[in-house]
Amino acid sequence: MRTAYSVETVRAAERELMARLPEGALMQRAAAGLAAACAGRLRRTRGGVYGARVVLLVGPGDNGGDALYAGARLARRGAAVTAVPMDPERTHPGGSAALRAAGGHLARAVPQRADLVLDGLLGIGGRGGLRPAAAALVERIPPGVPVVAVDLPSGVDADTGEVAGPAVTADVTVTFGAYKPGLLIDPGASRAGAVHLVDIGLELPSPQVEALQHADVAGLLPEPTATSDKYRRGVVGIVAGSAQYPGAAVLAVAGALRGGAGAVRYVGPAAEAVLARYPETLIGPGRVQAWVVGPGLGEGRAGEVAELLAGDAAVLVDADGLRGLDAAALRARSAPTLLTPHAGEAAALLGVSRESVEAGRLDAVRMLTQRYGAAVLLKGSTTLVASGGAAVRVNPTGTPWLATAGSGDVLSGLTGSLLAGGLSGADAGAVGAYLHGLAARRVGGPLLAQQVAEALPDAWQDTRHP
Ligand SMILES: NC(=O)C1=CN([C@@H]2O[C@H](COP(=O)(O)OP(=O)(O)OC[C@H]3O[C@@H](n4cnc5c(N)ncnc54)[C@H](OP(=O)(O)O)[C@@H]3O)[C@@H](O)[C@H]2O)[C@@H](O)CC1
Ligand SMILES: [K+]
Repeated sequence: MRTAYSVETVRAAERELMARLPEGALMQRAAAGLAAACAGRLRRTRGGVYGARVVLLVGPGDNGGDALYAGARLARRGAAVTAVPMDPERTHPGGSAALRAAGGHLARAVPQRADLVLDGLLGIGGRGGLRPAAAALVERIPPGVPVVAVDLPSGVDADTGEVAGPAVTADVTVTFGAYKPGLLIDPGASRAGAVHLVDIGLELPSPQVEALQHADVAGLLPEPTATSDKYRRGVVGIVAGSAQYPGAAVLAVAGALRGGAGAVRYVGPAAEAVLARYPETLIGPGRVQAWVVGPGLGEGRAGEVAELLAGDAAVLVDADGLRGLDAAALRARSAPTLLTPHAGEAAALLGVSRESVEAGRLDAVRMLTQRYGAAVLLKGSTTLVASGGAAVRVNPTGTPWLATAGSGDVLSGLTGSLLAGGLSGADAGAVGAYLHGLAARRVGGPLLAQQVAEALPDAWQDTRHP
């Protein structure tokens, strides 16, 4: 499990540790880890540190201090290091002195010839969009030169991943003590590049955000045993498709058949299309452990959604099923409920604009789970899963190719199948998104939703081999 902590949590752990250590010790740990990561990068790109031209963008706080001390370490190994302060009057004094003593120097303009740029403008102390002095330096980063962000890319909100205005786009982010949520959630995540964690000895309580990894998923997947028959493995019911959208039913069934349930039942007007493709499907009403309702339903079917929500099986509500949901009816349920909106559907459920959901995905998913009293999977460039007050799960396996017609239908079928297998709403959502992303990565390039469904069994097996 990869875990991420809010700024408040990191600051508290930092205070507690600092009280037990000599002054400056934590910054030295951070700088040592940062310099080692930069040296590793320079070794790979140009064979070594000696003679490398390294530019430091230095902000007024400790983030700048980290960059300066790391720069001093690189200068002692023969790099030509130039630091460009954002505000020459407010630059970490100890760090500047260390850099000068190691042979580095300070400049006012960003040199355009460089082998590596360190972004030490702002770390966890950054607030709101970059001020003009910081934005001007970011604009002057020479194109094509690798950028290492110190703790997090400047301009990215550490707690939420929000980006207001200009921000650094890094190749590598060297982060200290703990991952920050903004490094795992878009738009911040796509600014961070490869994230490298330096352990500085912080002791941390439970996380605010977490990301499953192969072993976690393998541990949650329902596996049949010698004694399980198809009914014990769970039956998932799919209420999807319409005369206008029969394909959604076929794709939801395609996902459901690969989610480990013992049987898939289909209820709706697209039975012929479903059977033609998947003769193993049961047709018509009957007992299930979990329902998936919504993909391709079209208009005027809210009654079917309400009826399933009034029952005692687990329910996953997706797409058209999400229209006009009754929060009170959802809150009254005792069986697991999972909502799987994309940003537009989430915006409608919250009564806000789509843009505000896209910009603040973490807040949006937390508000949805609170308002509707259900687990919520918010689809998008980084899919998030929230349930009650538990840590929000970020899916690490997505690919931009998944933004394709029908891919959400496969996801809802797959995830419903996991619900039928006995997973909680949050676990089914996180595991479903993980396998779906992994399957899409296996397919690669421009993909069809159908191919994602077909790659699911291999993705399932992949999680057993970390
Ligand atoms: N936590 C740990 O365990 C450890 C943390 N360490 C390091 O400390 C870093 C945190 O340092 P920090 O607290 O000094 O804050 P930092 O990020 O340098 O920025 C604050 C400065 O930026 C300014 N400023 C704010 N917003 C701005 C904006 N939008 N645009 C422009 N300016 C803006 C703000 O100005 P002010 O608001 O005061 O006018 C203030 O001067 C952390 O990320 C990590 O690198 C490690 O050394 C050791 C272990
Ligand atoms: K930074």
